[in-house]
Amino acid sequence: MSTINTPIEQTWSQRFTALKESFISPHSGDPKTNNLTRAAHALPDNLVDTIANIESKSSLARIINFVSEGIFFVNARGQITLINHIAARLLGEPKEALIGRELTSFLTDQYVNEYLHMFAKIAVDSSIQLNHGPKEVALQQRSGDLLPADLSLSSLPDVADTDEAVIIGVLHDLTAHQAEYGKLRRQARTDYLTGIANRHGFAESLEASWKEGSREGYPLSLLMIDVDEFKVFNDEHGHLIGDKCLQLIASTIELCLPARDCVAARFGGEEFAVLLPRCSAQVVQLIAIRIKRHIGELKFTDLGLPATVNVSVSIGIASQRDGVYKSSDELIAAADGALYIAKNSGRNTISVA
Ligand SMILES: Nc1nc2c(ncn2[C@@H]2O[C@H](COP(=O)(O)OP(=O)(O)OP(=O)(O)O)[C@@H](O)[C@H]2O)c(=O)[nH]1
Repeated sequence: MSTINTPIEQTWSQRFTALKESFISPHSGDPKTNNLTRAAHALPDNLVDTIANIESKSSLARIINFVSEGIFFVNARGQITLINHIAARLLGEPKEALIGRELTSFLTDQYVNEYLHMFAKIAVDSSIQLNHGPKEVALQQRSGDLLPADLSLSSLPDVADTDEAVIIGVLHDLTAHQAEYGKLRRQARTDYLTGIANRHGFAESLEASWKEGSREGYPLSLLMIDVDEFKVFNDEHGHLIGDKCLQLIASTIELCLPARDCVAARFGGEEFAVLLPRCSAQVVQLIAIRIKRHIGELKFTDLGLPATVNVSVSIGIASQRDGVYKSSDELIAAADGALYIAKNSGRNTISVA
């Protein structure tokens, strides 16, 4: 053996000696172990560090494979030095293929610069203590799939026998979380009874259309639709049949919409709202006439009611043109005012603001 000089080399040497001792155990009759023993004796001195490094890495690799999150190590250049099978699965390639690869090559463009900058700083100054994230990122897999994940990176300053920074990374798959979030978001925008947008969903769509319409200068119209004498309908046929009636009215309104960017919503109780972007005032009136007619023609015989039972609606229309309304709230108020006039004109009628 050559002379051991530095504390780091002593550490490697001690580990290697312990490794050798375990190979030379007199109790071992295992031919595989004896082969290892012979191999250990035959190793040249300059491989001591390499072997110790491999040995310590392989125990670490075993440990991180027990962890149920994606775990990996990167050096100061952001290259992967060790990775568990969960992180490898999230990056979409076998573990072996990932060693030496740059973490940033798995990030989508919007995140690359931030992480490149971070690694560049650490490469210059290894005393920097990194404690970054968890941050939501999109992982770009080789298959082209994008995977949402939380990524955390933290420096491990004193645990490794090296001057170079060692950074541990944790990846947490957000796919299920995002699917659940999307479902909750849809639920929050949807009316439970009718399945069309609720008031919250309508407000979001109206705000988006208002901004876009103001920017691009296209017309934007609103219909406020209220079922006439619905209290009487409920009183005569019961609340459950009333619910079914509201469902039929909602689907009838939806069927009358001319384009995908039109939105029908239940504004509250027996009141509905319709958002009609890019439609001329003439088209909007034709749509209102069609909605009123189709609702008036609804039959409830499937619900056990006589064919003579029907419902009617009153409709108020307001359209944004030449900047006459200063906000979407003013547009709603105008459509509401027109609806009020329609009601006061005897119901089953349409009024334009
Ligand atoms: N079945 C059912 N009824 C509802 C629901 N929401 C509101 N209503 C009923 O809708 C009725 C609304 O009554 P009013 O506000 O007096 O209006 P209206 O009877 O339709 O009379 P006008 O609007 O003046 O024509 C009430 O009886 C409410 O109970 C619902 O989700 N299901």
